[in-house]
Amino acid sequence: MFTDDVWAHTAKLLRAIHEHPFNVALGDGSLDRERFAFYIVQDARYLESFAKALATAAVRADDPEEAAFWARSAHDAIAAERTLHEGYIEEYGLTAADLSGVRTSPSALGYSSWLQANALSAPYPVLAAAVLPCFWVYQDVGEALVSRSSATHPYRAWIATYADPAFAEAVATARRITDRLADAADEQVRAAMKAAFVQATEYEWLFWDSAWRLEGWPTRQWV
Ligand SMILES: Cc1ncc(C[n+]2csc(CCO)c2C)c(N)n1
Repeated sequence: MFTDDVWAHTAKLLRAIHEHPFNVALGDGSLDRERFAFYIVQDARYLESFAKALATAAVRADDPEEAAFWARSAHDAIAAERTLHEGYIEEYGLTAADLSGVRTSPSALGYSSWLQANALSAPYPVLAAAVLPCFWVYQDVGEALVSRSSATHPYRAWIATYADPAFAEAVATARRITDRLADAADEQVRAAMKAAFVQATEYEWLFWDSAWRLEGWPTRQWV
């Protein structure tokens, strides 16, 4: 199956994601609030773009079941964004003025823009492959983190959202859709699907890494 193959192909990268200092610190609860808050703000921005990419997939799907799945996922991404805003952002005491003062990081902007470009101009099967790591990598990381985190863990509520059984079901559906599309695709489209899956997984690593580095814009000093 296509998704088994690309998952195996990204095994080293996935290990690097699991072992990234951000995720290690998130797992043992030692992650500092500044990095977690930075991550949450960037993720809230990312989720807005991701929801639009999913909504576009719903428009472009040639099968009504698939359209319904993407539309539901777009809704869920917006709901996740709201939860972040109402929950963690409030908990961290961030005001609307604080939030508007945080610039979207180069990596978060890169990932979001790349997804939107795929949504608008890549073949539909390539779009499915581009959004799959977002579902799958998170569920994989979430499951590993939950098994390591205690009930009193400071970030447990966040981790739990990604280890939810309903979320595992969404991963299975996204994989089924991508496999069906890969089966029907020609060699060229399949190669583009694989490249998109790998690129998105690289962006997933970069997203955590940029939060760890509190990545800003070095050019800010001149504007
Ligand atoms: C950078 C980044 N990548 C993936 C997710 C996970 N995620 C967000 S919405 C959604 C699907 C619909 O609920 C998934 C899997 C995230 N939060 N941030």
